[in-house]
Amino acid sequence: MLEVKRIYLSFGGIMAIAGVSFTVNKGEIFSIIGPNGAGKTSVLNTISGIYFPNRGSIKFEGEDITRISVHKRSRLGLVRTFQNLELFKGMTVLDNLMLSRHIYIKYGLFSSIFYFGKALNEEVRHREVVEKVIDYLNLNHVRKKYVYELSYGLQKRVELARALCLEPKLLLLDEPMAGMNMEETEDMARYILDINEELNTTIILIEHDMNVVMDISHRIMALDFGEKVCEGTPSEVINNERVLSAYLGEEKWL
Ligand SMILES: Nc1ncnc2c1ncn2[C@@H]1O[C@H](COP(=O)(O)OP(=O)(O)OP(=O)(O)O)[C@@H](O)[C@H]1O
Repeated sequence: MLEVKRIYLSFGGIMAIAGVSFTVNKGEIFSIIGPNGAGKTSVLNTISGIYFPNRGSIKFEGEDITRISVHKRSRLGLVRTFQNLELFKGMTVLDNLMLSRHIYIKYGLFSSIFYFGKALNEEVRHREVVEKVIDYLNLNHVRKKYVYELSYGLQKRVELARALCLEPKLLLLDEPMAGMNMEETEDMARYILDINEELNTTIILIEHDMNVVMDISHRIMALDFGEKVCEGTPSEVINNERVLSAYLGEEKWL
């Protein structure tokens, strides 16, 4: 589904990604691990289109997407969540989700002003999708609440809902459990598994909670200093010498 070939990305003198290649298969939960500053978010940012790599290529379902916009990638079904929530906190949950659908609105200004025909049908469809997502992620009790009123764990779930409303084929999750307590973490892990298994959504996950990563990933890639250290099943990666020594050493991967 995704083919990343020898990508490089630098910021001034800092090489954030140094020749990383990997593929993600349809239906997988593929996790990226590594210490702080290893380049995980940078890799996610090149896949979602926030940054274009200096060199290398990225293909999604066979199509070269290396230099196309975030907006176009979303339309292809490639959607991400953010480590620091990208929600409008002064708006309700429902309004945030409806707004996230705006990229799918294809009708023009004229028809939207007069609000008939195609525009009306599309609005109905947006509403249907949003309602399904609200049900799926059990957000009904907070649909009319302002985002700032919600606990951090619930805000993270709304962020996940925002991404789901774009009906992703490939969902990129940037630290979905960050800042959560144990119960919230378990809930989020369950939702991620359900989205993967029931909605057939392929997932790329960045997460610092190694228990979760080991539990739910089909394959894992480990990065350090912008380079790939290893890639494989959870047991292959956890038994890799370089990963192991990093764990036993400074615990910097935890
Ligand atoms: N916008 C930027 N401007 C300058 N340097 C950046 C930028 N984004 C990332 N970097 C640098 O690139 C390197 C990789 O950062 P990145 O955020 O991708 O790592 P990470 O593995 O996601 O780290 P963390 O686990 O802390 O989120 C770091 O040295 C970081 O300081």
